[in-house]
Amino acid sequence: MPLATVNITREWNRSTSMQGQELPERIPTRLYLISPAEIDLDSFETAFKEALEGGDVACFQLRLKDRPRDEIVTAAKRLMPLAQAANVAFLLNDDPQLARELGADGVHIGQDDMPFKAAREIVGANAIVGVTCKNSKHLAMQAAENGADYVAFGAFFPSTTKDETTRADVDILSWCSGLIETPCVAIGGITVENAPALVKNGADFLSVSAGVWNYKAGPKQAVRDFNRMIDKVIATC
Ligand SMILES: Cc1ncc(COP(=O)(O)OP(=O)(O)O)c(N)n1
Ligand SMILES: Cc1ncsc1CCOP(=O)(O)O
Ligand SMILES: [Mg+2]
Repeated sequence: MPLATVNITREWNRSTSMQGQELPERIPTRLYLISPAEIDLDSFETAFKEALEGGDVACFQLRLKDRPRDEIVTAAKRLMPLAQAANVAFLLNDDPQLARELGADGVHIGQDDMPFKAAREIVGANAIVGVTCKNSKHLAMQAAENGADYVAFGAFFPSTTKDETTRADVDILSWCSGLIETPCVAIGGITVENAPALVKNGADFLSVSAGVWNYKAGPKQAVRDFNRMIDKVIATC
């Protein structure tokens, strides 16, 4: 099955100021949803459909942790068509080989997973490969030089989804967006309420799990409210 190609890129629109200097216009931050670590597939499918109806979503990552392979495969076969029909990139967490076998759009790998070059070899040049960089500029530079499609920083806030996290500061987002072309993803405890600082500091993507699936008004309203917040913040940048 061909890997659907959904670009995760940061292309700066250039507009020329009166003085003839180039002023980059900020491309709006986009949502990158992550599944809960464990799901009831029928009820999560409903929530996933609602989230997709709520507005713009760039990417979804299936992140079933320590679950049997057949459960991951069944979930992917149910959710991937929904994502790709909505032009949402479908990524698998941790497992490049399974991502390729499923025809996913890409894979996310952390520092304790398969090394980047081996993952890229498996999924190929057209797939999305994202890399966990925690709060490390070194890891981000290394991943960017290796050709990662995005670098992920976090956790920026306490997470109810992942226990062991390394806290990151928003400064790393402004450092990254000012220095390297590789898109940067912010992750960890992100909500509509605490996300403005991440958008202001240059996050290209907000990677969110509980902030959408546990949102008081439901996942559809969560996606709507995240996008309204992004539009409001970007308008002031
Ligand atoms: C977008 C994104 N960023 C970071 C992670 C964390 O990956 P990792 O460090 O490998 O930890 P696990 O998610 O595997 O527990 C991620 N999955 N996605
Ligand atoms: C996978 C991952 N990596 C750092 S925090 C996190 C969990 C993100 O979920 P939430 O948005 O619910 O904190
Ligand atoms: Mg991992």
